[in-house]
Amino acid sequence: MTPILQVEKVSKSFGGIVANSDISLRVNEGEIVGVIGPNGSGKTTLFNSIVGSHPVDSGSVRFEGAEISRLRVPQIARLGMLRTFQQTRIYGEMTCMDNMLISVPHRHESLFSILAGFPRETHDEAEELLDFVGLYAKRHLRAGELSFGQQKLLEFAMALMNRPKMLLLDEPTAGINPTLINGLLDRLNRANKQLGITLLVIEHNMRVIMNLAERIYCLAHGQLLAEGDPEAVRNDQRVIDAYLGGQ
Ligand SMILES: Nc1ncnc2c1ncn2[C@@H]1O[C@H](COP(=O)(O)OP(=O)(O)OP(=O)(O)O)[C@@H](O)[C@H]1O
Repeated sequence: MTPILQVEKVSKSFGGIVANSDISLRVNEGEIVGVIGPNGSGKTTLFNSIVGSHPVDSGSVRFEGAEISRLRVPQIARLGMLRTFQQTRIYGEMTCMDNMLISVPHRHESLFSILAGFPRETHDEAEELLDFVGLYAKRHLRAGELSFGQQKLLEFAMALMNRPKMLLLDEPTAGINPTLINGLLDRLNRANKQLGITLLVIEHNMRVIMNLAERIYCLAHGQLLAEGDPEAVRNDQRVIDAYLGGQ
């Protein structure tokens, strides 16, 4: 198994708050790995450290073997790793298609190429990916008119426009109704199996993460508490205690 992401002893504090302390994890190419933990356990901070939203205090982050802990978000995105957010980041006044087209800035860097408009292949790719997430029929609607769950699917499709090798998804199913959750899970699995995208997923919905992930890391109080397959993590007494203690 070839590692695509290796996090070693990463720490990050905000003032006196230790959000991450000596966290190590590894994701292999083609895997779907989950990150769970009670509120405030440091999951989002870890994602931000991995994708370059803020510098880490110490430790190493390697993507495809290369050290990336000193790179920032756009550089890491160009290498093929990006994240989505708990709250969707779409432009509600723009159509779904336009949201898709503007989500690949690094592929159209020159002013000339922007003025010349987006190439036909980018339009085609946007339509294909909207079809992939089941939003093709809504491609000319304003994104703000979509339901929250559909907006999450749009955001997922927008991330796919960057042709990532790896995606970090922060609570992809939060706020989505159960019917759409199944649709989203199906898309995540297909992105993994058909498009070959490695996934690291923060998720509070235990049913979802236990079904989706091959391996799960559990954080508590900024530290790595447990790691293993879903069955092992679900039955780990430390994990059970962390959740009960956090309620
Ligand atoms: N920018 C920041 N400034 C100050 N403190 C922060 C900042 N970001 C996170 N924290 C603190 O770091 C700790 C970990 O927060 P983080 O958001 O990473 O946890 P989480 O596991 O993602 O939580 P949740 O499940 O509620 O989203 C918390 O105590 C939080 O208040």
